[in-house]
Amino acid sequence: MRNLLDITTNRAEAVAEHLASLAMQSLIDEACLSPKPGLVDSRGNGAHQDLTLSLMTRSAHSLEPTFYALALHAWQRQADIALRQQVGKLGREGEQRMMTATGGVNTHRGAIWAMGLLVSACAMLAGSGTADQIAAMAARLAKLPDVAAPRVFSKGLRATQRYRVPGAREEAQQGFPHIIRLALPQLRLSRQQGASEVQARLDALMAIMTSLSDTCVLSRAGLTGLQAMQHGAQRVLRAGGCAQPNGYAALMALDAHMLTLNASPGGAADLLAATLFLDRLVIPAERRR
Ligand SMILES: CC(C)(COP(=O)(O)OP(=O)(O)OC[C@H]1O[C@@H](n2cnc3c(N)ncnc32)[C@H](O[C@H]2O[C@H](COP(=O)(O)OP(=O)(O)OP(=O)(O)O)[C@@H](O)[C@H]2O)[C@@H]1O)[C@@H](O)C(=O)NCCC(=O)NCCS
Ligand SMILES: Nc1ncnc2[nH]cnc12
Repeated sequence: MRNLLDITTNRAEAVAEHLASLAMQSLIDEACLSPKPGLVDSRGNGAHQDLTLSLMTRSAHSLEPTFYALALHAWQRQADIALRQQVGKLGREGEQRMMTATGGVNTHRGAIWAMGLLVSACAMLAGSGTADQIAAMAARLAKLPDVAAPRVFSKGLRATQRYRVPGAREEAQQGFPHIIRLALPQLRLSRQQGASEVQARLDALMAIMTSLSDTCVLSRAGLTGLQAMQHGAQRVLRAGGCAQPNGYAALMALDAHMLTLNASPGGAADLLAATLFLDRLVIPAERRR
């Protein structure tokens, strides 16, 4: 007869496998979703010179073991400094895996951060919990200090200081407001209003882009680029979203504008992938079209 420890271990492993697979698939779905303004999608490389869809897909596959390890280590743990350090270490190892898989190209640094925290939070809650509870748990983890983290003056840090805006760190510490308050509600509203799954996902991306201070856009195109992104996305949603002819025309106009500015909302793309992950956790496949 199997003992309780075996049963618990098996359950932790099964849930970790499930979470890692969902996280990887969500990264792939985000990368393939088209047409996305300025971003890599199934049409091409967007504003990027060094990124391709096959590189994004390879990167997503390389990260599945990282998400699995994060879920297993975080299983039914409390948010404390020891777990924060472990998650930080596994996240940095994930960044190394990504770099090895892509030959040194940064494809998913922000996604490892957001998705890694959400996968960990979900495992801390033993694979249950609503999207709000998972995001709140991820925020608790993100607020804890990681003393082992190397001091890096990253592009993101430079942009947040220069423009005095929140970046990826703050988005997580605040409980992912762009996912919980904007993207998930928009995804569900667009589905309810009859949009196709692709159109609903594009609308969710627009909802994020209406207000995110995306440090990728700021680094590449400054405040002009950020305003173009936010106002363009607002125009798409104001026109009724991507399912409406005027909304779709506004999306294509935004794509053209982002390309002329060399702007790419990589942070918004990461948050869309995390939105799809949370959506999948709480909505079974048969209820999605
Ligand atoms: C906390 C960290 C995320 C580090 O953050 P920081 O801001 O200091 O560092 P960056 O290296 O700039 O990474 C931030 C990435 O987060 C995405 N992002 C941007 N804005 C936001 C936002 N407002 N909210 C949420 N997420 C945001 C974005 O990632 C995507 O863009 C990347 C590609 O763009 P870019 O950096 O410009 O690419 P480059 O190739 O360098 O330049 P170009 O040539 O293209 O111009 C791509 O990775 C997308 O994913 C930002 O880049 C975190 O990384 C950290 O501290 N990690 C340590 C490990 C840890 O503790 N992990 C725990 C969880 S596993
Ligand atoms: N589709 C995409 N294109 C460019 N950068 C990204 N970062 C995350 N997803 C991305």
